[in-house]
Amino acid sequence: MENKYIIEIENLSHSYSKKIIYKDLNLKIKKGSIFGILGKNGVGKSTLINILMGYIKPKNGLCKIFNEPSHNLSVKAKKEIALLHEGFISYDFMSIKEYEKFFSSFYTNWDEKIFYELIDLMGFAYEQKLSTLSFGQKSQVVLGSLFAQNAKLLILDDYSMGLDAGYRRLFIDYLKEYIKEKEITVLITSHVMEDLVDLIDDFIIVQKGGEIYQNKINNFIKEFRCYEFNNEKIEKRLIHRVEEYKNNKKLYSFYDIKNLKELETTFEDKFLGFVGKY
Ligand SMILES: Nc1ncnc2c1ncn2[C@@H]1O[C@H](COP(=O)(O)OP(=O)(O)OP(=O)(O)O)[C@@H](O)[C@H]1O
Repeated sequence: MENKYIIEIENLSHSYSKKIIYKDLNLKIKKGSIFGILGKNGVGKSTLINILMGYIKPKNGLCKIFNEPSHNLSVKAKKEIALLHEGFISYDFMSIKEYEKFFSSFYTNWDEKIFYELIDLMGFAYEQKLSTLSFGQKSQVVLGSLFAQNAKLLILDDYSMGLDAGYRRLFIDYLKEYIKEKEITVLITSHVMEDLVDLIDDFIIVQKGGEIYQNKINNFIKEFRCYEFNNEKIEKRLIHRVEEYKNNKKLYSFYDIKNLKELETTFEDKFLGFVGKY
């Protein structure tokens, strides 16, 4: 029977010397899903991607992509993964055209139309050297090359780095259309919550010390509420977090608390209410 999961993580534990990053994480990501890995700076999102790609050996546990162990992915499997890594290497000495040609040679399903579609949207000349592009513009060229790979798994680790609001929007809009047309699974990390709201289906929030929260985004938005709080007597088990700022208190909870006034919140408010701002 065909495996419906593209990524399987079993009993994963990892730490850097005494700092625990993951403890006994079990996670399965379904084919076709758009999955978010969320969390504050430094909790371990990139570490998880590095483990999945086989770049870091975890202290314990097993990760599989396309049914193959991460630490031993076949060339065929690697070709089906398009990875945007934080701090990608750019090929400054190449022109856009040379860059496209160079990368096309590695990927069997490469579609140059897709690459140039994005380049055209940005209005770059194909002969322009990457060294003459700004960091954000270079990021767009790299993102174009990821789409052109026509991979089965797209991993985007902090795609928004260096992109201004317009380029970010362009990228997210393009990604949404791309996903609709392809049979692709996407694993995405981002600090821009607004981009994720109508993009991802399921997500995890990674917290310090390896605590993991997992839910469907729609359920989280429905279930996790924010209330005005004036020290009313509330059962402890109903409280997720109380936040105080200049004598204003907010209470976050997964429960419907009738005697408190619910406040309107965005996904970002809820995320911050869940993890805490600082
Ligand atoms: N090779 C390493 N040796 C020691 N500590 C490391 C190493 N790599 C990462 N860390 C630490 O592990 C933690 C997780 O790092 P990681 O880069 O995975 O976080 P992240 O969630 O991706 O952060 P960000 O959102 O800032 O990109 C950080 O505290 C980092 O300093």
